[in-house]
Amino acid sequence: MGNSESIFLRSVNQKSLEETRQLNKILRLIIDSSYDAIFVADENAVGIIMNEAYTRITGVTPEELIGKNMQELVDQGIISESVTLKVLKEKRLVTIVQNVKGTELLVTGSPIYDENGKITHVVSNLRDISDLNRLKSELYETKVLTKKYLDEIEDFKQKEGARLLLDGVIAQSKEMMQVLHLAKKVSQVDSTVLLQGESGVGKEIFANMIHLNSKRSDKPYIKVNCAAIPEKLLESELFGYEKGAFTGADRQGKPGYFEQAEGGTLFLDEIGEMPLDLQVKLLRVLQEYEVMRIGGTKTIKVNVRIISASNRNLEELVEKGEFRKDLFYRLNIVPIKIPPLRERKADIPPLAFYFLNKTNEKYDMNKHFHIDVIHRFEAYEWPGNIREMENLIERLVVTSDSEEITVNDLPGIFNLHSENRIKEKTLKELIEEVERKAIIEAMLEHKTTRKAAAKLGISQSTLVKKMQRLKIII
Ligand SMILES: Nc1ncnc2c1ncn2[C@@H]1O[C@H](COP(=O)(O)OP(=O)(O)OP(=O)(O)O)[C@@H](O)[C@H]1O
Repeated sequence: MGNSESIFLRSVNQKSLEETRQLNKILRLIIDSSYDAIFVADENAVGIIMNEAYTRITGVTPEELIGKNMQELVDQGIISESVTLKVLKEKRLVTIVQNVKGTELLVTGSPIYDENGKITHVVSNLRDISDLNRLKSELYETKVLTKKYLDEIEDFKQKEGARLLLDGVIAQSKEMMQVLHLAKKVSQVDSTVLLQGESGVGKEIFANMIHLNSKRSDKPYIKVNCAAIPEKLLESELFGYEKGAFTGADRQGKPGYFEQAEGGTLFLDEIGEMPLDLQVKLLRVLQEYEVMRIGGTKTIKVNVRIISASNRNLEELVEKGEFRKDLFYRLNIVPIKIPPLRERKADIPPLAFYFLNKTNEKYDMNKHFHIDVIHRFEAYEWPGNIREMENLIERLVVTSDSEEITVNDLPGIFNLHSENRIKEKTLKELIEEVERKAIIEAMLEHKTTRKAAAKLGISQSTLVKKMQRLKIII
């Protein structure tokens, strides 16, 4: 009987031991699976438990912490101050911002009491706030820029007529702020302006802005696309003709664009396409501000402000002899270069959301982007610039099957691995492009700068600096 009783007792003890072991294991798993760092010290401020997240976030190993008194760690400079010591001293829950090996952490220490009200342990919960701080400073920077941008745009919209045309001009990057600023300045004077930039960057929008904000805004604004009008016709369209000047001519004769724009602005788009012999005639007009209609005998004085634009590099055309140097200098009194979209990445998200809203409204839809789509947009080169983005977004909104537009809806060229025009780039551009792609991929996969930096084999601060330089916001 006694024997069977002791067997019974032993089995009960073994069972509770097994249960305790299981419970311990589960507790350990719970602590280790926490995304935030957890650290437990005893009543003497000696470290007894820490989880994996603690090492991941701070780089401090169990050897450095377990069995060590927190005062020792403060003295060694491993931690800036100890929440455990504060909790033990103040006998209450304490939250501090702690610096552990250079990482800023938000730490909350909670006391655990025994039945006599004595503290037996302090449990600390640590959260990495360097990302939060980076986001905060980026948000601040963006807010400042947005305010500046809004002010500039508001200034531009002062005139009633401008309001309609300029609603929906998106500019958030520093690069575009500078262009806006320059455009605003030149709109106040009559100087001849040459807008240069790749196709679809917004040259026409800037020409509109300059006219609408000038003293000439209530006078005619004539736009001429030099590439779209046949060579022969271009001359008569620009300078006009007298009656009977050529067969097919209007019987009454016709004033040209220069005369029609009297008092206002003439916008000569795609000026690089103008034939050389017409360039000579244009130069003559610009020297004297006098035109002579085709078939005419007398000159007519004109008061016109000239804005021209080209998506071809006019300096190169001059070197190749395809564009007259003297005309180039005449037109290039105030040069405004509009950077391509890939050089002002900060404009990509606001432009994308602007076009999304615009298309949703147009088709009475309610599509939205998965955030990765925006990241892919930021990594893409946009050879067709804003026009390409506008067209793509309209296509995506109209053709995507579900409410959410995802990376799977994007054309293959948006694949982060696609090679883009290697031959056309400098080594610096190529390196930056590879860096950008690697960083975006690492950030998309690992979510935090700490993990992404580890994956990329660089320090977190180097990664953050690179992200700032490359204007990557994830
Ligand atoms: N900052 C902007 N905000 C919103 N839309 C823009 C912006 N810049 C350009 N767009 C839009 O992108 C398209 C192309 O712009 P625009 O025609 O001004 O470019 P461009 O440089 O004159 O092109 P091209 O050289 O081919 O004539 C237009 O539909 C325009 O409304």
